[in-house]
Amino acid sequence: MSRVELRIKILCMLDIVIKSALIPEKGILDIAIKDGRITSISAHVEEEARYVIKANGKIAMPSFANMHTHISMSLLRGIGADLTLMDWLQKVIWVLEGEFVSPEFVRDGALLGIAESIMSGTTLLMDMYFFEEAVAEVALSAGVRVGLGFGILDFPTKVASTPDEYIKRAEHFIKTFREQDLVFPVLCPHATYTCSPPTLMKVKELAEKEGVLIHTHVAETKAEVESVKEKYGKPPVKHLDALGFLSEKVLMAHMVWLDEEEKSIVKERGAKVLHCPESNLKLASGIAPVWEYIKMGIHVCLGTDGPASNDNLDMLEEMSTMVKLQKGYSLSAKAMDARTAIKIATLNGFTACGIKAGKLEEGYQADLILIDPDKPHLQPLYDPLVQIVYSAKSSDIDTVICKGRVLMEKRELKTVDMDEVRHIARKWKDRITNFIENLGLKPSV
Ligand SMILES: CSC[C@H]1O[C@@H](n2cnc3c(O)ncnc32)[C@H](O)[C@@H]1O
Ligand SMILES: [Zn+2]
Repeated sequence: MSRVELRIKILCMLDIVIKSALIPEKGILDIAIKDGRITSISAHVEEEARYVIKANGKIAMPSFANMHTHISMSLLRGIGADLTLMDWLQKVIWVLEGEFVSPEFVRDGALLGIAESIMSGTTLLMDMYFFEEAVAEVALSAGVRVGLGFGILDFPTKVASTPDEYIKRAEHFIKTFREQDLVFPVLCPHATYTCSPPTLMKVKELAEKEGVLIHTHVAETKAEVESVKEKYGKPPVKHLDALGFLSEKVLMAHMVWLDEEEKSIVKERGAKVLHCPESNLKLASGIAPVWEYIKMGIHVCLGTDGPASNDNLDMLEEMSTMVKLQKGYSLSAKAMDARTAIKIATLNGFTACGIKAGKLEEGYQADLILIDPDKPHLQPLYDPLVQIVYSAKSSDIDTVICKGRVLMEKRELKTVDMDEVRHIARKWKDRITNFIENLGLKPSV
């Protein structure tokens, strides 16, 4: 073979072939991956590949899209338990953020949170926080997709003093990260109770000018709804709609307390719901009626919320909680089946971000995981999709691939140094423990 022929052969080679994966409802098949995409799924891929993964009957499915989080809050995990949202934010979290949030905190928290996310099968995170350049840096080196937005508030923090200053930072962030491969900027006004109408409208204008998504918190607690009604004469969704804020580009986290008219408004405007059941339970906020939303045709995605209100980033667990809550809440065993739950946790998130991933089909992005079914709690394996939702644990996830890059194989992280992650967790535990002891907020160890 001449050198030219050899070069052509190498150029034409597949990047990865996954051999003998169990694809639910399709059977045992090979998956071919090139240039970040699935190029074929067939009984036997003949072409040569640079890298071969022998799946040996492991279950292949799309990776998860965690559509609402504050990833760097992993460093605050376990602090401030047993409080409702406003007490948790005002008495604990905002005090700690005021003391500790910095580019170093955000970067370190992102590394810890992204390690946990990869190990639990997530390849897309929609994040809202401060100093998001630091999250972008970690995400790019770890190889995960992130939608990132600087939180915008009306009150001053270490990051900015006025809403205009926050918006300027957010605009600069959009301009810096627009062309990045795995990172896409979004705009994040925190909520209707922390952003005035003029702030919200400036965000909306900027989002339209820059063509980016808006990601915000809406109708999380009954108390929030009452306070917004008192201030603006309308509950949060009606208030946003009256401002002309809502569109299909708006992603709204929580959406627990909506009246009937508000549900129809969300459907009409095409705004999307980011459901965070475990955080809503832990903060005693309530249960969002997402099965009803889905039946109305509202686009529902799933998120964990920050790891300090959940207290993990485990999307398998979140999915299982979501399904059981909807059945229990509606007193109907037919409410939300396992297949719909998986679609909400995977495809719906990617679609909301305009990413063609979330399905194992030719032409889709190669964002996928392999689950090891050779565990007592997954045997006998009759219906993989049902058993993924009701029986699987994130420690069963063996392999994670994002955009055709292997991020974990045989549970070994390929892009994140776990020793560094452990060191980071210890370093921040020491720093934060001193501070919370003085505040009388010591977690019960
Ligand atoms: C402005 S950056 C994000 C801001 O949101 C805070 N936060 C974390 N979890 C929640 C939640 O469930 N509802 C409202 N706000 C939340 C976080 O601590 C940051 O300050
Ligand atoms: Zn949140």
